[in-house]
Amino acid sequence: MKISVLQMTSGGDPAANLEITSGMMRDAAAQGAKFIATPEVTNCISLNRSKLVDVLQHEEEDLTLAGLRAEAKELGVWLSIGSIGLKTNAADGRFANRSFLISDTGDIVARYDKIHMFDVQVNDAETYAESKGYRPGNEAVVAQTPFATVGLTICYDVRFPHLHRDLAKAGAEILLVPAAFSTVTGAAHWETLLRARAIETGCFVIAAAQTGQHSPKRATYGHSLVVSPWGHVLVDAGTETGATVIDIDLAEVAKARQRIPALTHDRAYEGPACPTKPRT
Ligand SMILES: O=C(O)CNC(=O)[C@H](CS)NC(=O)CCC(=O)C(=O)O
Repeated sequence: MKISVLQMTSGGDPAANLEITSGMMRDAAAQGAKFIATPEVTNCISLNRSKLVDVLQHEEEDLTLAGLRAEAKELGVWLSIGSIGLKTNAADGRFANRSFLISDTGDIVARYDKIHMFDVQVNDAETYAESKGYRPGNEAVVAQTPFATVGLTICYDVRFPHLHRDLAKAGAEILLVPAAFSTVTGAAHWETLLRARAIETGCFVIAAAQTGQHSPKRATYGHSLVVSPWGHVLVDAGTETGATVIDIDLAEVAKARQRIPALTHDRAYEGPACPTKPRT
């Protein structure tokens, strides 16, 4: 089955980002892709909160969601919208960083709100405080497609192996890891984290990424990857924008798990408390 990861440099204007995303979807579909994945915050990357208040919309009115649903239907492809920044009705005014799985008829099959917030000082010059702007979700999500069961995650979630293990145990054969990784942590950790999640779970990992310079102060790592359940990097999109199409064989999931059945080898043990579920 042919799938595609779209790599983009989203800016602060959702309408412009939508046009670029739609064009890449048409390109991917023309190359035969039946499942297309977009990165985290496909609709808008802006460090400026007051700007986000101006441009982000509620899910019901969101132009990116409506436009990409229409595009998926038109092209007859399944679509993972890695995430869209959305307004919510939360009293604290925080946004949602929400991923959507869209069917080839344009219907919303699943939603997932990013659980783990990137509240991290990357180095002296670069600090992120995602939870100031975004309200974390607290529900893990797997969803059914005609070709595979998929587990939804977003970016920083990739550093929490228990979430991926839970998704795989719940039936996921594909883990979606849309991202906007920082350039510093991307170079140090990105590929290793994705390969580890694939190997541990025996899942394909499909990771569409933001890339390049979004604004004077914001850059992302790129390197959208598709990793096989055995841990091979099947494709690395480098740092350019565009659609990368690759054929994957979902039978590899069962083969990898047969060779290394670690997913079914858990043993109970006693000892220091080991949180396996998100803590507040
Ligand atoms: O704020 C936005 O515009 C969109 N959201 C993001 O870019 C998020 C939160 S700042 N980025 C990450 O999670 C990077 C994780 C990462 O780089 C790591 O785990 O090392």
